[in-house]
Amino acid sequence: MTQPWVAPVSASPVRATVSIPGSKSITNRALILAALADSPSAVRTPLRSRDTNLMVAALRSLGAQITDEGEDWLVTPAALHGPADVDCGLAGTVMRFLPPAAAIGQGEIRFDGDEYARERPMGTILDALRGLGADITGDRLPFTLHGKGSLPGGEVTIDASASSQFVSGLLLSGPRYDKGLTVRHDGKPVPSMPHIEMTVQMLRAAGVEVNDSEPDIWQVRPGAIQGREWVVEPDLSNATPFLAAAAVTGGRVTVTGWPSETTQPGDDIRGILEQMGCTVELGAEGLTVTAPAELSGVDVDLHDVGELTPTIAALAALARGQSVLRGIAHLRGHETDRLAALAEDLNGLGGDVEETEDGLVIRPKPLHGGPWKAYADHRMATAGAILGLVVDGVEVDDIATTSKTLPDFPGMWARMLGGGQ
Ligand SMILES: O=C(O)C1=C[C@@H](OP(=O)(O)O)[C@@H](O)[C@H](O)C1
Ligand SMILES: C=C(OP(=O)(O)O)C(=O)O
Repeated sequence: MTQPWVAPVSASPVRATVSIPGSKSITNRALILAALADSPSAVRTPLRSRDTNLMVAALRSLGAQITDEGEDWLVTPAALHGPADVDCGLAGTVMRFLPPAAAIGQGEIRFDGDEYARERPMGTILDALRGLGADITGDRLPFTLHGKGSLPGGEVTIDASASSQFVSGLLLSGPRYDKGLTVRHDGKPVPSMPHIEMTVQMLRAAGVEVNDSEPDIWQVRPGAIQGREWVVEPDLSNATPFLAAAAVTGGRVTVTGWPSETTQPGDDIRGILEQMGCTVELGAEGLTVTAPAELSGVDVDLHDVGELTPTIAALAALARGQSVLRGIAHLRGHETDRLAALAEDLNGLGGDVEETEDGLVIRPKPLHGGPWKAYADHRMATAGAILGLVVDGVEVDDIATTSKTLPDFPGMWARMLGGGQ
């Protein structure tokens, strides 16, 4: 067992300017679209991390040519084929986006992933693919796809209330199905809707005709996906622990390159930090967050932006007054059961956190140091780092798990504490 990472305490208010690597969600969408396109593509300023490296490795093993050009990736599409073994790691975007693409491939393609990945919900998308003509053995990881070189496609009704990635995954490959694709959602509201908008916007940017005019119905016409240049925005969800560092230490942090318009749900952190009392300014240098004298608790529905929950829970535990985080029952199927993990870890440090049916109630209490379990979840690990800025002796058991989406998080955190980039 490796030594825990003792989160550094900030002796003074954090004042720093930070640059954040590219968006995981945009990078992995761009890679899928590029591999299915009618001509080569460039993916500029991509995220290079475990989740995106797994996507690159998987697409290469299926026949796509992906080469490095400096930090960028150049993708030359090819007819996808097996036999191949795909390692999904713990990446939702790999396990839900790749099978729909591999379904137009030829041959046997086996999928597996980390131990906990085998528990993440997959049945919905595998059943949908079967309904569209695919031959798949298994209902969760590991499973095997027996590719026939094409997929009839057509209409499918799914319950996407457990993850928006079921819809995004199908839509990204839908134009390459013989009849195109119509996805209807039937069930409780779909979470993380901005991520579906991201999918639709990127499909349209690649020349695909998408009809999303009716709620819960998405249609993509069959046809070519155009090769193009993708320029990846900084990952705004990954930016949130750094902005939180300003908020909890009475400091001021600027994240460079914050887009003025985006489909990334991480952009919602601006409004949430304002509700907690921060001053938030979006300008030419980026997004700057200045802390208030004291953070206020919040009552927020995070259904659309569930990814932000661990950061907001850490902020809420250090605020004045109770916070209620709602609309996030689906977080039980994320990298770990995030509601249980946050409640357990925060209560272990002396907090008062109650798990509800669809979220958390957090009542701030003085916290003390102690173990902080990451449960292989990058955002649990960064939540521990936020708390550790002001609580002495928070020991994150597995800081290396941040490499899922943020290579060298400990180095970035240390540089932030030193004020630099
Ligand atoms: O499509 C995407 O890139 C993502 C969609 C969301 O998944 P859920 O809808 O399962 O929450 C989000 O939480 C995840 O980090 C990335
Ligand atoms: C839910 C997340 O990841 P994944 O893409 O693995 O679903 C996340 O990054 O918060």
